[in-house]
Amino acid sequence: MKKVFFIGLGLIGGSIALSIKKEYDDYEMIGYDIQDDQTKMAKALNVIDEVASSIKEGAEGADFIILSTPVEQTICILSELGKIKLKTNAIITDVGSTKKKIVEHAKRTLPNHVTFIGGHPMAGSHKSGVIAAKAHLFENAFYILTPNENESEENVNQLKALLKGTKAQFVVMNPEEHDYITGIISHFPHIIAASLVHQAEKNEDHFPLIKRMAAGGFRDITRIASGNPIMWRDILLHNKNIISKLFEQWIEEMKKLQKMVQEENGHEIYTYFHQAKTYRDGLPERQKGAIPSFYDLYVDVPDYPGVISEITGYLAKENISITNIQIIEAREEIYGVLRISFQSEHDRDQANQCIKKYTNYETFIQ
Ligand SMILES: NC(=O)c1ccc[n+]([C@@H]2O[C@H](COP(=O)([O-])OP(=O)(O)OC[C@H]3O[C@@H](n4cnc5c(N)ncnc54)[C@H](O)[C@@H]3O)[C@@H](O)[C@H]2O)c1
Ligand SMILES: O=C(O)C(=O)C[C@]1(C(=O)O)C=C[C@@H](O)C=C1
Repeated sequence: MKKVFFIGLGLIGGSIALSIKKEYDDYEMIGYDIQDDQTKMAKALNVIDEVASSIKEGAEGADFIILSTPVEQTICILSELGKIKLKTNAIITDVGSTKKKIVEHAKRTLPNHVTFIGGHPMAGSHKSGVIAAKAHLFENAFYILTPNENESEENVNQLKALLKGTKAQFVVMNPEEHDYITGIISHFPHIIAASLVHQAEKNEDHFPLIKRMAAGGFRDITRIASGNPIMWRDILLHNKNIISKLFEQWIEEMKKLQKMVQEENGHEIYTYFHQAKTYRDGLPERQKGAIPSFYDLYVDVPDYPGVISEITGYLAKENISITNIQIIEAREEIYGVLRISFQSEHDRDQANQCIKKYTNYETFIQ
């Protein structure tokens, strides 16, 4: 029986554990977390089979070790693993959002009789903790692997086989390329999201209604500002050099935009937004790829208690399952808009017909 040891039982570690358990019900899943409540919750939710009282206890004899902690903690844990008697040919991986520093540290600290392959599932959430973990979190997402250049294909394939239950698409790249790409599409956007929230907060004294009036656009672009501050602190510190370059690019971009607006250059402003729309609309949102493929239906509902259970009741009646439901525009005194997400276009279309059948609520497909 294969023994898999998870260090860090949060959103990502828990989701990977659930996907492995779904694929291999005979694997022994051991977990360790510095937060006892996370460990207890992981055991209670059957995310893991057994709890290790220490990293040493869990790591000795493990065939696979998955580090699912904030990236600076991953560095510390690699140092600790380097001092432990690990099973020959054990495969160790991490899930960190940065790769270069982690891969380099693993090379320096781990013994030659084990294999380290950097990993990074390119999906997640602004939520944290094992309570938010889902087995299908990574479905259709890219899962980046950064094996050393001389790593055997057999070891890479063994890790891919272990992670098969994630249903992600594996992509092998070098750590430097990974850190640049993720710097652009993940790390820097998180900086912008947080800065927009700070901008709103700074202006609240003059405009107290700011918080209540924050609607779909602001909420959408700042969702990721609700991410885990420890995680994002570590990511920025690990990817400092690339993020510093992106800051320079961003400052130049903002100066260019500021000039357009100050000069009231309508043509350039229009072109700027038009080109952005074209690029954004071209993202592979509906196929397999970086953004999990889910399908949204928007329902304009009256804002009264029980309207959500009314809608979900109709969908349940017709056995239509949903993956997520959110109120995205709670407009004062008038109506709210439900955004209901589905795993497939078929489910969404079925739901659309169902809601039209039982209600007169207006529905929209974006
Ligand atoms: N959240 C995302 O969307 C996302 C996506 C892909 C990758 N990641 C990466 O995954 C990693 C984990 O992120 P998460 O979202 O699961 O965070 P999380 O906060 O949900 O879980 C992290 C867990 O690690 C535990 N932990 C911290 N230090 C530890 C230590 N020294 N020993 C044992 N456990 C320790 C914490 O108690 C926590 O339970 C991070 O490196 C992050 O960059 C996150
Ligand atoms: O979906 C989110 O909220 C995320 O922030 C996930 C997200 C990202 O898209 O930036 C965050 C960090 C990861 O390393 C990978 C994915």
